[in-house]
Amino acid sequence: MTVRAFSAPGKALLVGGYLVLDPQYESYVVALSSRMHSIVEFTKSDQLKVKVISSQFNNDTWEYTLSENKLGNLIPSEVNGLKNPFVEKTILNVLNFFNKEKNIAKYDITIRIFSDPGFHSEEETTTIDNGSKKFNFHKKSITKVPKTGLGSSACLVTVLTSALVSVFLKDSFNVKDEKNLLLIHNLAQVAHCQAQGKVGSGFDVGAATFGSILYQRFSAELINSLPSNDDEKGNYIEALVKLVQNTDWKFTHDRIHLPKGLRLIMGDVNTGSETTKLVAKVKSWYNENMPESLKTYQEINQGNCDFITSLSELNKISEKDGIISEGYKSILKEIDNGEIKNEILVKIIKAVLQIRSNFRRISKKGSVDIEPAVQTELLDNVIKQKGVLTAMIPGAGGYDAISIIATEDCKIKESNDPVFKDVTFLDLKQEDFGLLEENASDYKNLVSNI
Ligand SMILES: Nc1ncnc2c1ncn2[C@@H]1O[C@H](COP(=O)(O)OP(=O)(O)O)[C@@H](O)[C@H]1O
Ligand SMILES: C[C@@](O)(CCOP(=O)(O)OP(=O)(O)O)CC(=O)O
Repeated sequence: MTVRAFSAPGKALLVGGYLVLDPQYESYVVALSSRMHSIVEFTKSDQLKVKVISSQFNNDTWEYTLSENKLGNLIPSEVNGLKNPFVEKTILNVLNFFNKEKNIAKYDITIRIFSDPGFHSEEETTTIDNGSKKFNFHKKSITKVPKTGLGSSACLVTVLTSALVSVFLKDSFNVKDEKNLLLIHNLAQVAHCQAQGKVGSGFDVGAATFGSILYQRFSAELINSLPSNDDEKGNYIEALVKLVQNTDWKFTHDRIHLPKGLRLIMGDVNTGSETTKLVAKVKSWYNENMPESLKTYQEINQGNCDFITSLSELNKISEKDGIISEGYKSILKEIDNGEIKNEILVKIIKAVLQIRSNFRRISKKGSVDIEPAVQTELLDNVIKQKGVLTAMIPGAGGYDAISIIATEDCKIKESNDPVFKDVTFLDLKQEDFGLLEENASDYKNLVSNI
C-alpha cells in the first residue's frame, strides 16, 4: 500500500491586518516552522469513504460516506453525526472536483492528522517523540483545547486537500510543481472559506501552501459566486472545476524571507480574541467613518509599504555576493547594542510605530481591542530590549500574541523580567517553505502500519 505524507506551516501576518481583506492592499505573511501533517493511505473499495483521525485530540475521528444527489454531486455525511466543518468542506470540494466526469474511482481513504506543538496550549499534554517527529497528545477533543493562533484550520484544510489530491493524481502529484500547488491552494481556499463562513482574506491558506509571502487577496466574489452544492439547479461541479482550474485568481503570493541575521519570535499571550468579532467591528467603524477611516487606512498602508520595501532593501544588502558583509554585520550590531542609526532600520521602526498608532486610534474610536493598553505596554517594553528591531501584534491583534523581529543574539526569550511574565515564547522560527511532501517513514510508531 502507498502511504504518503504532507505538511504545511502555520503563519503570522506581520503587517496588513484588516487592510488585506481588500484586494488593493499588500500584506507581509511569515510562514512558521510549526507545521500540520497529514498521512494518507487508501485501498480500492466498492464505496467511497474518507476517515480522518486526529489521535492527538482524544482520538477525534470523523468518518464520511458519500452519496450522490440528482445532479451527481457528492454529498458527504459523517456516520456518527459528528461535526468538523473544515474536514467536511475539504472532502466535499476535492471529491467533487475529481468527480467531474461523474466516474470518480472508489477508495476507502484514511488520513491521519498531526500538528506540531506550537499550534495549541501545551498544558496537560503527554509528548510522544519517535526520533523523527515530536507531537503533544491532549486529553480533550480538538474544540476544547486552547489555540495559539497560528492558523490551525487553514493548515488542516491545506494538508487534507493535499492528501486527498494525491490519492487521485497518484504519481503525477508533486508539491514542487507550481501548477499542482495552485490547484491545492485554490481548492483549499474554497473549502476554508465555506467552512469559516466567508470572512477571511485567505492569507493563512496562502502561507500554508506557498510559505512566507507578500500576499494580496483574490476577489471574494470568485468563491461567493459558486452555486450551492446541494442546489439541484446550479451545476456545482462545473463551476468548481472552472474556478479552481481555469480561472486566473489575480492574487499575489511572491515569496519572501526575513533578512539574514534577523529572526521572528512569537509570544503567546494566552487569553485570546475572536477574529470574526474584531473584523465585524472594524468594518462597521470603517463604513460609518468615511472619509476619515480611509485616511487612517492609507496611513497604515503607507507604514505597511515602508516596512515591506525596507525589509527588501535590507535583504539586498545582506545578500550581496552571497556572504554576510562586514558592513551588514555592523548594521546588525546596532540592533544588539540598542543604538540604531542605520536609515533602513530606522524606517522599519518608524513604519511599525505608524501602523500601531493608527490601530490604537481605531481601537479607541471603534471601541475594538486591536491594540489594547496591556499589549501596548508589553510591546513598548519589548522594543526597549537589546537585539529587538521591532515588535507588533500580528493579524487581527487583540489579546492573542505578539511578534518580534530580533537578531540571532537577542536574549529576550531567556529574560526573567517580570514584564514578560504573561508571555509564553513559542519554540518556532520563520520558514520559507509552504506545503512539503514528507517521508512517511518519519511517522513510524505514530501511525500503526508504518
Ligand atoms: N489537528 C486538528 N485535527 C482536526 N481538526 C482540526 C485540527 N486543527 C484544527 N482543526 C479544525 O479547525 C478548527 C479551528 O479553527 P479556527 O477556530 O478557525 O482556528 P484557527 O484560527 O487556528 O484556524 C477546529 O475546531 C477543528 O475543526
Ligand atoms: C483581520 C485579518 O486581516 C487578519 C486576521 O489574522 P489572524 O492571524 O488574527 O487570524 P486568525 O487565525 O483567523 O485568527 C483577517 C483576515 O485577513 O483574514
